[in-house]
Amino acid sequence: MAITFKQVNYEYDANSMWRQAALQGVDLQIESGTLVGIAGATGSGKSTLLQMFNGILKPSSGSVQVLDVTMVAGEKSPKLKQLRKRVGLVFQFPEQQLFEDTVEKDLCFGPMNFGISLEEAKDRARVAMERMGMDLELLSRNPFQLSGGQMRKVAIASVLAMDPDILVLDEPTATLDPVSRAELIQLLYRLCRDDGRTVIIVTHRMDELLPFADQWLVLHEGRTVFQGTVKALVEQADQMEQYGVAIPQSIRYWRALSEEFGWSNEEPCLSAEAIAKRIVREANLKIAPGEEGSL
Ligand SMILES: Nc1ncnc2c1ncn2[C@@H]1O[C@H](COP(=O)(O)OP(=O)(O)OP(=O)(O)O)[C@@H](O)[C@H]1O
Repeated sequence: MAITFKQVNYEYDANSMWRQAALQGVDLQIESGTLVGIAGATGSGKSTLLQMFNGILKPSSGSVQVLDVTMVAGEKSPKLKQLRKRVGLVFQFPEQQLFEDTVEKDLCFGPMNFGISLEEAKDRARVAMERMGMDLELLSRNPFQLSGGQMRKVAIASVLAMDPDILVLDEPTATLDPVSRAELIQLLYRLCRDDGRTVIIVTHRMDELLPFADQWLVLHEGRTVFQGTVKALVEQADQMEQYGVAIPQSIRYWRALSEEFGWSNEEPCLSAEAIAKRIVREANLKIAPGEEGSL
């Protein structure tokens, strides 16, 4: 298991009159090499949860195990430097993460901080840029003169340059245009499927991640109110609205169709293309061999 939470509570300002419970009795398990979506209304505890994945925040009670590190409330904190190398966090606003005057320096900063030579750090910077589908010419540019989408990708590349086992992203597609959003989700999917990394994405746009996520977590008022596969999420979709999470359009389409055609036991098709193909199959249209892909 990449991550296991047992009965985790977290309170901000725990010792003051402004104490604020942000996570309450959270139990969760995330398997290595999976892509996980985290949803929940604003203030439900998503960002707090993310910050526990690499020990920025430690549990007020309960235990958090991430890779081979276990943090138990009330016990001496384990060494977190290695964990921070293996768990890369990408914040919602990339400008919070970039600070050097060239992209290359920003990408080299993390690896060199962990003792890697300048030469190897530059190699890693190039590989990470290529992995994000970015032009290597951007390496010499000032990151603050890039577009929002480019900055977002550079922020992700700066974390990738550390070669993390777990990549955690807080609303990575916020503020991007629809084409860039779809492209970024594909890139993140490949980082999971091709590289075997665990990729955890907080999103308010469940639709765009539904066809790719292996598992979903839904938070409500600091508690995990759902953890399971997309199929289970589809079955329990009606409950999501009471947690302030709108039922994604693709789930609505799929549920309407499966009700109509009695597909309730099937694995849901949740991209527009997959739904269209399933309808065509149902309608028993004759498709010439080799032409399925053009649908
Ligand atoms: N630094 C802080 N100090 C005190 N309370 C905080 C702090 N950060 C968050 N909180 C509180 O903790 C709770 C959970 O906040 P959190 O930011 O984790 O939610 P979220 O689901 O990420 O919200 P959003 O979708 O708006 O980013 C909220 O009640 C919030 O007001």
